Formats: sequence, C-alpha cells, structure tokens
Amino acid sequence: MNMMGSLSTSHIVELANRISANTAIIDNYLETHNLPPLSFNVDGPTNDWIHDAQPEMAAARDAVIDDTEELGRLVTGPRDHIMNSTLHRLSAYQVISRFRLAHAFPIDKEATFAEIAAASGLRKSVTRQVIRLGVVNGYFVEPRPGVVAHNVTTRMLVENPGLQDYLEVLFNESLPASAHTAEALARYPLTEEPGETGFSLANNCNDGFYDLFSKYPARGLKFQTAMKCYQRSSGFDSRHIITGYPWEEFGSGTVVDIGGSHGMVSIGLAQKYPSLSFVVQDLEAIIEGGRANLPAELAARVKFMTHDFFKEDQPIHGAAVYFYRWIFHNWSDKYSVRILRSLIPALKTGAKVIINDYVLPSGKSGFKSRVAEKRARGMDLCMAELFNSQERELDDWANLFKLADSRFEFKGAHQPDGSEMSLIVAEWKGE
Ligand SMILES: C[S@@+](CC[C@H](N)C(=O)[O-])C[C@H]1O[C@@H](n2cnc3c(N)ncnc32)[C@H](O)[C@@H]1O
Repeated sequence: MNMMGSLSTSHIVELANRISANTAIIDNYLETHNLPPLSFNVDGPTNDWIHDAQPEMAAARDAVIDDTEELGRLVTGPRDHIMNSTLHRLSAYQVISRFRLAHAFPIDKEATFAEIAAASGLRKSVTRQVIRLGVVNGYFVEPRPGVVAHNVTTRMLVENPGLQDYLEVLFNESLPASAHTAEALARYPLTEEPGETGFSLANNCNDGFYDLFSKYPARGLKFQTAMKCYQRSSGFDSRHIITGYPWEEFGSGTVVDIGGSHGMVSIGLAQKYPSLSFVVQDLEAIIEGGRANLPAELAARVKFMTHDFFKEDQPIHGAAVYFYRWIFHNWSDKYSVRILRSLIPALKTGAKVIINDYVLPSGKSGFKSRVAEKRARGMDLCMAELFNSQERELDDWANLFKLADSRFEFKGAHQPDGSEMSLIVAEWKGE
C-alpha cells in the first residue's frame, strides 16, 4: 500500500477513535447530570441541555460534529460528495415550513399522508414525497408505511413559534436570495448597495432588506421573531454581552442600544446593572413591539425611541455608550461609515462605541472548530446575499473606524468565553 493509502486508512480510524472518546465525555455529562439519553423521539430532549452545558461541553460536542462529518465525507468520496443533493432537502424543508406541515396534526397523534395533504392543501403525492425526504433528514417519523408521527424536531416547530418563524424566514426570504445571488453578482459586480442584492432580485425590486420590510411589516415582524431564536443558541446568547464587558465602569451612565429591536440586550443589561439607563432605538414599527413587551419594573430605566441610524441627528447626546449588536454586518463599509459618522455630533469625549458582531479570524486556524467556522462563513455569505455586506476581520473593524473619523480610537475586540461574537470597542477622542 502506498503512503497516501496508509495515511488515509489511519486517519479514518483516528477520527473514529476521537468520536468515540468525545461521545463518552458527552454521555458521562448526561448521566452525571441526570439528563435523558439523546434521541430524536418525540419526547426526546430539546437543545436546552446544550445551552446549559456551555462552554463546558462545547469542545467535545463540536469535535463530535466535526469528526463525524469529516469521516462521512471521506468515506463518501469526492465524486459522490459533489453529487450529493442538498438542494432537494432544502426544497422539502421549504415546503414543510411554508405549508406548516408540523402543524397539520397534533403532537401526540399520527396522521396519514392523505390527512396531512387535506389539512395543508397539498396534493397527497407531493405530501408523501416531501415528508419522506424530511424523514430521512430528521423531520417526522414514519412508524408504519403511510403513517406519519412527530419526532422532537417537528414537536419543537409546533411548541416554539419562533422556530417555525425562523424556518419560514430562512426559506421564504433567505433561500430565494441565495438562489439569485450569482445573478446579482453578474449584474452588479462591484456594488455596495443594499438594493442590488440577490434578495432584491428575488423580490423583483431595488429595495434593500429593511426598506422592503418597512413596506411589508408582517414580514419584518416575522424576521424579528426569528432573530430571537438566536438567543437560545449558545454561541449567540446575549448573556455573553452581559458578562463579557465590565459595564460597571459606566456607573450611572446611559447606554444607547441602536437598532436594538425589542430591547433584548438592554433588558438583560438593565436587570444586571441597576445604575445604568438605556435608550433602545429602532424603526417605528419595531419600537412599538418593544414598548409593549417591556417588563414594567424596567420602565423607568429602559426607554424606546424611534430613530433612523442614518439620520445625522442622534437625539441622545452625551451618552456613555453607543451600542450596536448585529447592525454593522448588515451594511457595507460605505453605509457603515455613515452610521458611525451620524453619531459624531452627539459624542462627548471618552464616549464608547461598543459593537457586538463577529470578528472573523484572518485564517482558518482562529476558529475553535470546523462547525464554528462553518457557521461564521455561512453568516458571512448570508450578509452578501441579503445586504451586499460582510462579516469583518479585526483589521476591517480598525479600518472602518479610521475611515469614519480619525478621532475614533480603536481599542480592539474581546471574544467572551463561549461566545461566537466579539465586543468591538472604540473611544471618541474628539471634543
Ligand atoms: C439584525 S437586527 C439586530 C437587532 C438587535 N440589535 C439584536 O441584536 O437582536 C437589525 C436591526 O436594525 C434595525 N434597523 C434597520 N435599519 C435601521 C435604521 N435605518 N435605523 C434604525 N434601525 C434600523 C432593524 O429594524 C433591526 O431591528
């Protein structure tokens, strides 16, 4: 056997051994914490245990995901890997979400294809095609031929409306945008405009993502609910913002949470830091929803305000912090610079701009795992598809502040333990 042959044989065994060792770590964790064994049965555990086990279990879990995937790819081989059809799986998920197939029958009941077809308005034949492709990919089970039951995935879609919304946004908004991205790049190769994206082409318009959603508020609201799902996704949980920065340094100052949606981050910070005050700014339709959901005990310290962050009249002057989570990754440099410059008239010397977004490592070695890298690279490309924007590396962040104004002093970035995103900080040195 040649050198290549013996290397690849030992590598698959090495992967299998590592999978076995890390699986034992997870199994031991479940047992010592009296948690049920992992299963996709309808009464199986949701992702909550993973959320609670972070960051303790992150390395073992990521390693099992990475290694099983690599092992699978190796034994699949390159030709079959290229030809593996992800496309039709996505189409099945899209039909499941759009026609709300998980909601077609109760969680504790079974249904035939004909019954699901009748409840959802689909043909019986396509219902069967879609569900059977779903079953082999972890949606529903078929305990007897022609009879469908829920598994834990479809149960979660029914019990957690945010997840159903997430899937609908993924397949109704993102998937068409992805499918039109190559065409948008061919038409507008050098653009930084939000209205010249795969998303705009898919919607047959020149509107950017948020402009279009302001015309169709129901779609915008669904997007906001879908975003909240990330709160339960351990690497994106806002607890990392709360614990990842010494907020007490701002004493009784004001934090302006710009593009803060329903104020999830401000509410979390206000609960932990009783001296701080917050102003959550967003577009009008969003702000109304935020006000309605604010816990009464925080009403004195968390205010909501309609403000367009491109307008050069930031109404809150002299705040200690201007905070942005998941804002700049939605905008190309041209627009991000405008967002930063719009702050300048309101800034007092020493004010901080704190941004919570990805700081992508400049090479692959900076990622904790391949699964983390895949998430980040996927998010990065998603930004191009929807916004003509991008996730940024550390130098990109430094340059952005420099481009906006030389009086912003870039202080660097910190990635809290267990967080996939970083806190990126700059200080205003102007008068
Ligand atoms: C990706 S979401 C992030 C929301 C929130 N910061 C969070 O972390 O959950 C982007 C937010 O920016 C808001 N937004 C978009 N364009 C805006 C504008 N011109 N002025 C103010 N807010 C805007 C959206 O309504 C949305 O709430």
